[in-house]
Amino acid sequence: MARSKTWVDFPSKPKWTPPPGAVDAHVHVFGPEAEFPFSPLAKYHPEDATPEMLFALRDHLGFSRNVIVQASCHGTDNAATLNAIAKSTGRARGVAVVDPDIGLDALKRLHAGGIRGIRFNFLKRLVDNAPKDKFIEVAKRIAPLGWHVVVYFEADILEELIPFLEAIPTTIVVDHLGRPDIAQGPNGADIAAFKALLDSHPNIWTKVSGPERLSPMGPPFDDFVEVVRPIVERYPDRVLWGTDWPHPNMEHRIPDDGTLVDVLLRIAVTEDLQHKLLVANPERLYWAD
Ligand SMILES: O=C(O)/C=C(\CC(=O)C(=O)O)C(=O)O
Repeated sequence: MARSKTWVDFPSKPKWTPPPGAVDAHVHVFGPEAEFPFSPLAKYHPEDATPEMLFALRDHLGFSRNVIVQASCHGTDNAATLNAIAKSTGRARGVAVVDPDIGLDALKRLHAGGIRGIRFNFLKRLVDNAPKDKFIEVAKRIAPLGWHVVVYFEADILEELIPFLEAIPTTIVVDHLGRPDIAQGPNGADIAAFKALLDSHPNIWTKVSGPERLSPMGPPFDDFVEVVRPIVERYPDRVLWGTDWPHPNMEHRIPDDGTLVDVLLRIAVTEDLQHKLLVANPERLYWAD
C-alpha cells in the first residue's frame, strides 16, 4: 500500500487566539513507522506524523494541550500514542483502542501512561469487526478507573446503536457528531435524531469537529456552522473540539488547520462557550487527576 500524506506542511496562522489552557481534543500520531510499525490489519498506510510535528502544530495554532486518539492504523498496540503522550511533558492525554479482553493491570499501565478513555470504531472502511458484547464488557471494566468511551459511527447506524450505547455505564463521547448529512440543514433528520439522543442521555457528549469531512460546501464551512452552532449552545457542557490532524484518509480535501481553528469562533460565539468547549470540558474528562 502506498503511503499517504493527509496534512499541509504550513497551515495558516488562525485569526484569533484560543484561551489559555485550550485543548485540541482530537488528534492522532502515526508512527514513526521504524519505531512503531502499523497494524497488519490497517486499512491505510500513512506517512509518519510524529509527536514533534504534532507539538509544533499545537504551538503554531495557539493551543496548550492535546488529546491523542489511537488511530485504527495502529490497531490495539497503543505504543505510538503512549510515546507521544510521554514526550508531551504533561501536555497530552490519550484515548486507547484495546483488545476487549484486556486485564486490569494492563489498563492501569495505560492510565499511568496518560490514557483516560477507550475508543470503539464502527466504520466498516476502518475496522473488520466491532463486537458490541465485548465492547460493553470492557466498558464496564474501565468505568471504575473514571475513564470514558469514545464512539465513532455514521448517522445511518445511530438508531440500531442505541441499545448498545445505553449499556455503556460511563460518559460517552461521539466523534464528529455521529457524522450526520450536513446538507440536510440544522433541522434535518440526521441532526434531529442526534439531538434526540443527546436530549435523552445526559451522559452522551460529542466532538463538534470535522467540518472538512462533513461539509459539502467546503471552506469557510458555512453549512457546518449553521448546523453546529446550535449544538454548542444547546449542550455547552458536553462538547469537545479537535482539529483531527493529521486528517487520516483525507487525501482529496486536505484542510488548512488554521482555517479549522477559525471555524471555532463561529460555532462557539461567546468567551464562556469557547472556554467550556476548549478548556473546562476537556479538563473534566482528561485532566481530572
Ligand atoms: O480520526 C478520524 O477522525 C477519522 C478517521 C480515521 C480514524 O478514525 C482511525 O483511523 O481510527 C477516518 O474517518 O478515516
